[in-house]
Amino acid sequence: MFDGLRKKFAALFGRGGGSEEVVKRAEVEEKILEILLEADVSLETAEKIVKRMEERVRAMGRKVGMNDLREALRSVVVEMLQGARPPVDIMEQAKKPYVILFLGINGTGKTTTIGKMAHLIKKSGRRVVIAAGDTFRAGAIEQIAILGEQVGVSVIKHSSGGDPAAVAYDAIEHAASRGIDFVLIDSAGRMQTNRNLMDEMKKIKRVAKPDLTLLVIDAVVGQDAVNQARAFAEAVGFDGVILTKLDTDARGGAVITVAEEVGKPIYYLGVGQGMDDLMPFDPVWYANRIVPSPE
Ligand SMILES: Nc1nc2c(ncn2[C@@H]2O[C@H](COP(=O)(O)OP(=O)(O)OP(=O)(O)O)[C@@H](O)[C@H]2O)c(=O)[nH]1
Repeated sequence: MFDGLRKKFAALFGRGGGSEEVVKRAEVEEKILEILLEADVSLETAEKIVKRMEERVRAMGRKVGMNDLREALRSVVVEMLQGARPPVDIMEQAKKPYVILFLGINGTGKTTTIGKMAHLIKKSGRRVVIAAGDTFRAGAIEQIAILGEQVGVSVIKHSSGGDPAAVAYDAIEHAASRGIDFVLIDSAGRMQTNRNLMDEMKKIKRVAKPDLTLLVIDAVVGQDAVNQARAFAEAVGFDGVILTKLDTDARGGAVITVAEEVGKPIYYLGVGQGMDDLMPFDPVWYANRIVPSPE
């Protein structure tokens, strides 16, 4: 995971011996900038990282070695990502049912992520129901029904082509009447440019009045994540992001780009196709992963 960044930073900062040597700071910073850009971090964000690093090492008031630079980079990345920490712990919500709507363009992993979330909620000892709100794509209802079965969670569904807002409404009623803690609403993947589908989304939101709306973004798209987020923010609005497919994101910069440029919290990271492959967003874990300590 994040191999692009991880390997290059590991090579730059060396392995053990010699890393305390005084180095030409500007050269290392130039190289860091280059590595970040290759990982698909935007120029603006990459420059910001390097500038903050520079401020940090200057404040040390002495000549710096590779270890200092590595620690400065790591702490700047953590600091930058702290701003994207979720303000609420989804698992600790007292409101019943707590309704979460999932949005995103086609194939980002919404349906799979809902299966993973349902699994996580169930493992935490709380009850959850899924609304099969993707009535648009052939096979989507069946896909979510299979995932529901796999994780042992009920799925409320209508027939294909039905009104997704009605499915969401039924699922919320179902949960309310049975004291179920969470409702997870799937939705049809839509290109951010498709006005009709975006309008339909607004209707689901109006009817379901979700407590949290999460945009599911595929990390592999890199900087296009920012465009997708902007379009969804304008058309429908959302509260936070789930970044998926980090296990296949060779470049590794999407986490930084989304944290810095989307301006919404990142709730979870999808790290595989299995139902356990969802992890809470953790800036320290990510920074340690991309800027490894010498072996
Ligand atoms: N490697 C990997 N694959 C993932 C991850 N999340 C989802 N996928 C895969 O991505 C593909 C698309 O996932 P879906 O859940 O069907 O995507 P969707 O957003 O519901 O798709 P639409 O209904 O077309 O909008 C599937 O093959 C998933 O197994 C992840 O974190 N890692």
